[in-house]
Amino acid sequence: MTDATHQGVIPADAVSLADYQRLASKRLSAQNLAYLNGGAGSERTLRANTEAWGEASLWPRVLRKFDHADTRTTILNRRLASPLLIGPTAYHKLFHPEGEIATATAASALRTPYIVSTQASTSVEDIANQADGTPLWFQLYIQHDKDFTKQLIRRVEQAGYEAIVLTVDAPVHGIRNAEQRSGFRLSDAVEAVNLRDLPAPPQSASAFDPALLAAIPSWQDVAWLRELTTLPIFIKGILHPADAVEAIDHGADGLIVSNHGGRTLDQLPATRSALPHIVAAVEKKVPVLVDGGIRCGSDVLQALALGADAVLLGRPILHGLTTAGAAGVAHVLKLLQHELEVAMLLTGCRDLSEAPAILSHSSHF
Ligand SMILES: Cc1cc2nc3c(=O)[nH]c(=O)nc-3n(C[C@H](O)[C@H](O)[C@H](O)COP(=O)(O)O)c2cc1C
Ligand SMILES: CC(C)CC(=O)C(=O)O
Repeated sequence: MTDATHQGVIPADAVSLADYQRLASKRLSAQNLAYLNGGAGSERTLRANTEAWGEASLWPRVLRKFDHADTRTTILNRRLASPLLIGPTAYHKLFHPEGEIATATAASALRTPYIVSTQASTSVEDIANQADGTPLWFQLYIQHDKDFTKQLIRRVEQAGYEAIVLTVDAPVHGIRNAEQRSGFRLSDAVEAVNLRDLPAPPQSASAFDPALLAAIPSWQDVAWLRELTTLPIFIKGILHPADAVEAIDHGADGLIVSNHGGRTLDQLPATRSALPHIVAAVEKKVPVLVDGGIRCGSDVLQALALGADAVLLGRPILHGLTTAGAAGVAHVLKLLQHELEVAMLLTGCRDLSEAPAILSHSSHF
């Protein structure tokens, strides 16, 4: 459970995503905060994610005629008013008593697609009931028991989820020193309820027992999943261009460039650095999404300028949830949407197709 009262009131000094991070850190225990904000090792990749977006300059065009900044994007024929998605994060009840229900309420209020984690602390059906027709995608960690995984897919299909996001970058838990130092352990009151009936994994003395290693997902499992469902499949956790090509060859309908928010292996590239290589390798065959360190509207605009079709938000959603429940999540999304529109107006981008120009200037310059 959370460590503070949650009034659902937006604090007057919450005017940016950084404010929500600050406010959330006042409300959580040291353990839950380390789980939320922490990264792998000494957190070089975690820092690089945010810093890399800040390194580029945006080259503005002025005096353009605008009627509005058009933030619409299309992903697999689904028209979205904005390129913002709620990324998958586990255990929302650690951060607010209403957990994923509060997140789904905010998603629904703003019609923002929400990618629900396998490790959600609320059932996929209850989340779908709350989402009220807002696009829900299901993030899948393939489980060691394939029949169980199949039943989970059937449940989300039945509940109306529109896509599967297969996370492939965390076959083992990263070594998160901040989390270890804090002594984080999952509270007994918070559970991955959608995995409740999962049979116990093979017993082993070591995490690297061959039986466990054999259960780690591979390209064969991607092929298995492709056969299992007709829902679109996004592969999350692609950093290498060769894997991007292989994913498309295996039937992926979309890719998510991600280093898991710097939570797996320290020294992975910042996603801002990986994104252009993936975009080049994909040759517009499938949509490319990106996450990691996106904290303001100009970060979003820059990701779109580099060829992403949309971005996912991880920690900022949980900062909003911790601070003010559904209202906090909705406010985080609104702030970012407003910042994106201001960044577009101030760089002369009338719609997102004009974004690439902000990263280059003419040879006459
Ligand atoms: C507390 C927390 C839990 C997460 N849980 C999941 C998860 O269950 N599945 C998953 O694919 N990614 C998970 N992630 C990774 C996010 O989906 C995302 O890749 C990352 O947080 C993006 O970076 P950002 O937090 O800088 O926006 C988690 C991240 C955090 C911070
Ligand atoms: C329960 C974890 C596997 C969720 C996760 O992906 C994370 O904490 O980064």
